[in-house]
Amino acid sequence: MAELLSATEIQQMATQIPQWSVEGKTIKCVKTFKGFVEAVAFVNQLVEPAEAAGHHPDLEISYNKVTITLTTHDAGGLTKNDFAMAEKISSLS
Ligand SMILES: C[C@H](O)[C@H](O)[C@H]1CNC2=NC(N)=NC(=O)C2=N1
Repeated sequence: MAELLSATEIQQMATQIPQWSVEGKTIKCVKTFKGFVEAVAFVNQLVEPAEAAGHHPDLEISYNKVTITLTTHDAGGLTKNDFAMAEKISSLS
């Protein structure tokens, strides 16, 4: 299992993913789309990388907005796996 990052490591790594904010033991990003169809299509794009990594975002769709939340449930906080997945997600669409 990946190790929890220190607060300093989290701050450093967060600078690499400007669209994301650190919220407690998670990192979050809200993406806005034209409508619901585009929002769902984006969520579908996350399936393959999440399955490949064995690391799955928590997702909320609200019409044309997708809130993506990453944390490592197994470790009880943020690990490098969350930042790797955030970078991967930011590179999509
Ligand atoms: C056994 C299985 O690989 C684990 O439960 C994985 C699955 N996907 C996961 N995804 C995320 N985001 N955090 C986890 O801790 C996690 N654990």
